[in-house]
Amino acid sequence: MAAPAPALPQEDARVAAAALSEAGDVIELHAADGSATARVHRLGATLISWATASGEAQQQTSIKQDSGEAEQQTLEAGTSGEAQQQAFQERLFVSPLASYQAPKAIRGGTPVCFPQFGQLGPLQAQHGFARNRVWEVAEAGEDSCTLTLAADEFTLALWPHDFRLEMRVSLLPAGALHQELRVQNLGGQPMLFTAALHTYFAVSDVSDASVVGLKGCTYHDNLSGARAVDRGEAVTFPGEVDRVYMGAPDTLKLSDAGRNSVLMIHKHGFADAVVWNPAEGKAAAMGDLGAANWRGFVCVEVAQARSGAVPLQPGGTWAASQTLDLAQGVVTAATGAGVTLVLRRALTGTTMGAAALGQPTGKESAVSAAAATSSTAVMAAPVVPPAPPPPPPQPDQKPAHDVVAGAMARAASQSTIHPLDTMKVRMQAGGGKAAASSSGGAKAPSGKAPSLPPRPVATPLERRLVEVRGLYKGVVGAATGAGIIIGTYFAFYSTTKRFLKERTDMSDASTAFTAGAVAALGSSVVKVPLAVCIRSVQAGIYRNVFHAAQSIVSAAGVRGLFTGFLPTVLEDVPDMAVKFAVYEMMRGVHARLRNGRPANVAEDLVMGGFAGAAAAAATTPLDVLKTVMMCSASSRPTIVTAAAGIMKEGKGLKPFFRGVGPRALSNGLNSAIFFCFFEAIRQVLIKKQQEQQLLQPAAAQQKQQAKQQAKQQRSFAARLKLQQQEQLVASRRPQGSPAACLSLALPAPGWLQQ
Ligand SMILES: O=P(O)(O)OC[C@H]1O[C@@H](O)[C@H](O)[C@@H](O)[C@@H]1O
Repeated sequence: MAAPAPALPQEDARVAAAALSEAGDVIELHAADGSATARVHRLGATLISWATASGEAQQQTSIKQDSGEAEQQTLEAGTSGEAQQQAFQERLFVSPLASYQAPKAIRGGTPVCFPQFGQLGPLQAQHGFARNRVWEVAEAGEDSCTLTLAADEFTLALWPHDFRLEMRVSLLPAGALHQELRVQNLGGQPMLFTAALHTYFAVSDVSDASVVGLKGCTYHDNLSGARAVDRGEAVTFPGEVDRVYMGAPDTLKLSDAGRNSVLMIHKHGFADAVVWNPAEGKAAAMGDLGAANWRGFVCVEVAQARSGAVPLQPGGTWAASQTLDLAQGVVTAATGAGVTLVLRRALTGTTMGAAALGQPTGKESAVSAAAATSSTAVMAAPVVPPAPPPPPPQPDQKPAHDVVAGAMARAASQSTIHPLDTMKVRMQAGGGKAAASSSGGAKAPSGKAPSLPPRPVATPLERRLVEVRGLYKGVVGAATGAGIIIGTYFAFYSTTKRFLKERTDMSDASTAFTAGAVAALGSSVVKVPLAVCIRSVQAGIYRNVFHAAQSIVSAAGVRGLFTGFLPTVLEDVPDMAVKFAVYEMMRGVHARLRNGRPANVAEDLVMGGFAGAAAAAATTPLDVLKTVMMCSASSRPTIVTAAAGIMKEGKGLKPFFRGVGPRALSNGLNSAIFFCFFEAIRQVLIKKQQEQQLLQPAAAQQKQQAKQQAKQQRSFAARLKLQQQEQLVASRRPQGSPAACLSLALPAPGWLQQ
């Protein structure tokens, strides 16, 4: 019994456009283990879709093999079409404006460039003609197909060679994909060609994408015409990029910080790699791309281009291929009596009970097997088996990321909302001053008048300026303090969260709630003394935080700095627990609704703002108590005396909600801005970490390959020279078409000499 075919993703314009094309033009493939789907269009043998099962929904897929029969069960995602659809993520980009009608090539997917790449050949047509021709379907199976293109009148008029091209596309286990291009020379003449698989990879945003593995490699810059050695750790896309890397390593990584994914590109037999994105200007000028779509892709093309054309003897075959593979999850295979269990673990997913992490994976062997098929190439460069994928980048691996991102984000958000915060503190401290007068009220040590008497002001404008400046009073101390406090908070939060994730089966929201509470408790040891000083400065009692600390300690001892510890803890524990639980819960809902797409700035603002405002409103009474206590720290009031003081006002519970408006607004804003900064900074740090992780294996591999490539290039040059001599001899003989004789008798063109 064949594995049930998962539904293909339907969201793309490409599907609608492809459906409009002639019936039978699109071949659909389904991986036997349900891990991927693909579509191949006959126009240019272009792979127009490769969608892989995404982590969380596909966390457990068991493939039961029983006497040759395969039965697939998706345990977590359910079996509804909708769930299946959502579980797949498209990896290729096809422009919504793409045409699917020959002779136009499809703008996207993986068109085949042959018999020349770019202008590296005798043809006028950029990238040759293979991408503009409709190929024949030689074989179409469940998870693989073969398309062919043969010379005909049209091609012979452009290029006087009898050839046969074969493109085989296969879906491998664990979502990997293999594409092999085979070229046969059926004519009596040697032929020279350049070629490429021009893959458009879908990325969340081009600014989040980087190609790793090309450091130290020489490239030809198509924009300037110059050659240079790439010294960068990764190729990024700040603007237009168009480079041909000669003798590129056989494994490259395309990292997408937005999707949190790393795609492995293993090439076999292709010497070069091309990296291209047109940026807005050029994209706008391309009718089938348009100004709006260039951010959604990055082209990484495996190519035989500037390293030298391939010389192919009559009767000879050349083959080269690429294997695309995701390094996003950990795939572990355990083989037992007729049962293969594949456990896929998403980046942030929970640990699967039976997963024996670190064992050889089915995925590796599948990739190696695919690579091995390429070694049948007659004149292909030696095949280097792809390196096993590096361990997946773990965003939670470094709590330091959260600490740094949290501290920076909080400092930024605190400075933004500081004036509102000052207003709130003044409302609460002012009201409480009268009320709490029995316990000292808001005053300086020893009941002295505030040390900063208001300066007399002359004009209304000056008065207004002084007021505004007053609202920013203590902003530097507050921002720094807030940064330190939240940094400490995140040190506790991340460590607790990681501990809970590793040791328990708690849901994300419960984990966030518990970790939030533990972190609030732990960080209050740093937070309370800082808050005592900062709030007193905001209330106008002291000049700055140092002055506050010194005065409070000399008046009430170190314990004075811990005034309000209890209400702080009482307030913060529920506040932080609620805030983080609400935030994580909203992110979970967002991820489900948006099919895993990362939240944009506006969505982060809304989610962060809502979480902050809800938590703030619920905990305002404790905040009122805390402010009253902290602003009379020198007389060391207790929570009871502070509450009694407020009750003495005779207004019932109303004073306990003093400042609820500015507080909800200020905390909501603070939280919104904070989570925005936090997510952005964390993404940058994770991206850096991913690049670091990826570079380690790449560097070692690159060294080993450098030798091989030098050797390969020398042999290419020798073969090319021999080929040119043979062609010269052949051109003197009156055979072949007149065009062929003429072209071979002319001096070798520039592209051939490179
Ligand atoms: O527009 P075309 O012919 O599909 O080419 C797209 C790009 O393809 C890349 O391979 C080339 O390096 C670029 O120079 C070129 O612009």
